Amino acid sequence: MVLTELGTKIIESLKKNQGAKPEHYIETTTQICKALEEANVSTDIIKIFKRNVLKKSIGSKKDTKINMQKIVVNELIEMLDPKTKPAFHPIRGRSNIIMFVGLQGAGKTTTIGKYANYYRKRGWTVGLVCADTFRAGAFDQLKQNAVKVHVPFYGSYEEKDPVKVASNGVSHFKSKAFEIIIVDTSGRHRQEKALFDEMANIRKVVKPHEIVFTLDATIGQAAFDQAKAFQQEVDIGSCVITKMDGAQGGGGALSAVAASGSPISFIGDGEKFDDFKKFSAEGFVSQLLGMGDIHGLIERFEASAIDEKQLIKSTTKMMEGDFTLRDLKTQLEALSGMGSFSKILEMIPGMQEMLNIRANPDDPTQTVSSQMTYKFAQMDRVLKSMSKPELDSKTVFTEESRIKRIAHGSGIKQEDVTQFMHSFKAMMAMFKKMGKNGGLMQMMKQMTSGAAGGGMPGMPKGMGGMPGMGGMDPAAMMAQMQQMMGGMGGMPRGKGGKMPNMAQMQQMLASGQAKMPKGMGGGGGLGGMMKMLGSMMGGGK
Ligand SMILES: Nc1nc2c(ncn2[C@@H]2O[C@H](COP(=O)(O)OP(=O)(O)OP(=O)(O)O)[C@@H](O)[C@H]2O)c(=O)[nH]1
Repeated sequence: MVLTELGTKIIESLKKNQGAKPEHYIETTTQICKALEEANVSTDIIKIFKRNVLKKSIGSKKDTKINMQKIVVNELIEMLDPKTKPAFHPIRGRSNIIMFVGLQGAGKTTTIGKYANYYRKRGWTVGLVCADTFRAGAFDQLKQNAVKVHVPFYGSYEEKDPVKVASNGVSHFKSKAFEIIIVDTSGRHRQEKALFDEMANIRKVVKPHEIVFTLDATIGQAAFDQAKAFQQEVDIGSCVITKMDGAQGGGGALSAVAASGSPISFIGDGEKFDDFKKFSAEGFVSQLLGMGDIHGLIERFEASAIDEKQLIKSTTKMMEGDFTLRDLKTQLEALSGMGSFSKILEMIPGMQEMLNIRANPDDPTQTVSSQMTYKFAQMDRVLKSMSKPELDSKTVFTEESRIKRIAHGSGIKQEDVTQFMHSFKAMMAMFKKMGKNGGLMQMMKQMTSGAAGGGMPGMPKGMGGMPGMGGMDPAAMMAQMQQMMGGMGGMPRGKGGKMPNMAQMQQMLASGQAKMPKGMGGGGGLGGMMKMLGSMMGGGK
């Protein structure tokens, strides 16, 4: 079972059994354990989870108001937390040497590209050294990755001794005072003496500050033995678990590594260089259960090359109902600078359930998420094809000649560009109207103030409200929602192509109590805005 399915099953079990009798707790726990089993989590780990959940629910005599959700969330975190945090943190002003090890095909070279990208975006100088002389084409692959993430590389086509290449490469970047020097080592198909000897020899020479073990999530529970073996042989500092996107064994691998006690520094969840995030058990469980990962979102926001002043200005203008297409463009650029669009959306508290809603009843691959990603890319192209005066215009233009030119430049159908302009016009009018009543900010505040006391009671700080369980006033919210969506085509459709019901609508709007960072327009800001922007290019295509 893939992780998104696991998350959905746990949410369903929690929602279904909201009773307070022991049989309810037992039923919920049994259902969740079954889902964990299907997600390849080992029976020993599940046994511990079950024992703890039941002890804290039916076994608790002191607590009269049992909060099953809180117990389950805490136990999931406990299950996925290796209890040891990665000890290594790069230090500014010195050359931090990081050596990557792992079996062949685990995703090491790709992960090195992601790791380099992660630190480069945060202002570090990064250099890559290819000491994998074993696999033909390894140097070329590393070179390609280095070029894509804009960092220099070092390697040799002639030198076959990996120890020499590693040593020369590290000296090369050290002499230039690079802050992060990453050494790629070769993999083997299985754990074997030759592999460990080679790693030990490279290690002796380059003296790394950190050894990162790259591990493939698809191996599931076998991750336990692999992590232990590498820990013993090369004394790894932390693990990166790759291929967590859709991996059948993802749950098994993650829980197994946690059980092995190896610290997990990052997880890779896609083939793109931005599909990489710092691991925290809290953030992971939060996102698994559709509650977003606000810390991860803030981290991405801070690392992106966003012109914060410009973003604050455009957000303020939007909130006040006085904005142009350029402001919209600024908002979209801010989003795309944060990485893969669908991954960003998933991190926003309260968004996930809405994102998983089917956008087209006949096509299971078309979800609100895939549709929004597609529409945002279209919107981006339309905006990029506009002239400066068009972007700064205070009035919305719909002249055929302009629309034709923009359609041609963006490769988007003329009727879609027209629809975009009409939607933008409606949006402007609506924001203006709202501006008189305190603006979007005021509305967002009203909409989320109820949720602040609601959400999932007792959730760890930073974890947004459980969709559909918030304490908003549904009637007021529905009225606001209808007002907002009036005139804007493409309202996401629920199953069977129907309008979402009240519960779904609530899920769509619940933005949790988590505070957005500066520039994201706290109290719903960017998250709320994105929900609305998502409807601008029209619906189900
Ligand atoms: N879906 C997905 N694919 C990934 C991820 N990380 C790596 N891959 C893919 O996994 C495959 C193997 O990755 P490599 O980086 O070549 O593996 P490697 O461990 O360097 O291989 P060796 O150099 O032979 O040891 C490639 O097709 C990558 O695109 C991930 O997080 N998600």
